[in-house]
Amino acid sequence: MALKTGIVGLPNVGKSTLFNAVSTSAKAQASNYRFCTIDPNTGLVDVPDNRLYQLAEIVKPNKVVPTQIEIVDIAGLVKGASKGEGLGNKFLGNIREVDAIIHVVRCFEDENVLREEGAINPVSDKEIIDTELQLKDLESVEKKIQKIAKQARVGGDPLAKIELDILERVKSWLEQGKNVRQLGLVKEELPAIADLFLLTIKPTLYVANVDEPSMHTGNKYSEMLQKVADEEGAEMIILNNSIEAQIAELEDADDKAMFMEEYKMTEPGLNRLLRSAYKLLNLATYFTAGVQEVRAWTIEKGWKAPQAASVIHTDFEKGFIKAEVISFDDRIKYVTEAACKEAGRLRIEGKEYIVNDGDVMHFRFNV
Ligand SMILES: Nc1ncnc2c1ncn2[C@@H]1O[C@H](COP(=O)(O)OP(=O)(O)OP(=O)(O)O)[C@@H](O)[C@H]1O
Ligand SMILES: [Mg+2]
Repeated sequence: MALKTGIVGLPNVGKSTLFNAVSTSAKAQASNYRFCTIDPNTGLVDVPDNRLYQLAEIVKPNKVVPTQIEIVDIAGLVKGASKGEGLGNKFLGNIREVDAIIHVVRCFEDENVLREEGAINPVSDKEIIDTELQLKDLESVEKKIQKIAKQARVGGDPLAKIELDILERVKSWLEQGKNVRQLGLVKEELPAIADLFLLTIKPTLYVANVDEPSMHTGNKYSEMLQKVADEEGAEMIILNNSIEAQIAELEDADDKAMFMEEYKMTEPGLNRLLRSAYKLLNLATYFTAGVQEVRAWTIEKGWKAPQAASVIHTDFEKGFIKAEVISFDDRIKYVTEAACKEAGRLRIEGKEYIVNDGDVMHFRFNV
């Protein structure tokens, strides 16, 4: 199942423009992306990865299959969303379902694009959204505290007490206007809040949507946003969503290349976005490379070989015996699998092997 990222932000900041850029680009240039619309606001898009095409060049398979992530265009949130303002509950519900957030922030001036929040200010814009998400999280946490507090009292349940402590910490953190992802909860503490599906714990990537003159350099607004992103340890990328959408609309590859040259772009900014989203989700890619197909598969960093095999088929995990592994660099360097083997570059790994990003894998299994 593809991992899901949601595009979040205030109204009219360029979220749908970005979503359309991704989806149109995908439709227009089949060789580069595929995009499949699930509903008007959701789609699956390929993760651009040159390694896949490098592998295809030497293997010459019938089919090349990139790995994909799901992107959701969520409607704009307004102040008061956590209290149901502007269909807030519905949209916050949409955010609850995603694995990661792409937060688009307006960093362009344009009198023609309506704005209700006064002068352009990416920092306060971001804060409005953060606050709504935090308030919603606070509501969830407080509800659980009420429930647990009773358990901790009545039965004197020591586990409930530990959970209560964690929840109280999360609560006071949120009350300080901070996002739970910055609290630095350790793995053992996470089960206490896992059932709450908190919004502000989700990894977040900021998109500074700038005007055309600033698309390579950024501007004073994106600098303001960068500063707060840095404070959070979050990543921010500079994009001009309009230009991205225009590139996407060009169907002819030469037109596209010319347009990008005019704007001194070496690749669509969307590639950067998708790569960053992938990184944000803490994902890694391994490849399978046969004459039938060369394919990229998504796993989480740190997964062991049997779990990695399960994304191909659950039987692969159950019946896992061993994996033949060649690193991407070796696979390219020695060109054929036989040559890799001869050079001692084909490793046989067992159940405990932690798959590396770029590994070219062949699983042996029993069914
Ligand atoms: N970088 C940019 N420079 C100038 N105009 C832009 C830029 N990005 C988007 N726009 C324009 O801003 C307007 C709003 O964009 P869009 O519809 O994508 O916003 P949205 O965030 O999806 O809004 P909503 O929350 O209402 O769905 C559009 O007219 C779009 O063309
Ligand atoms: Mg929109």
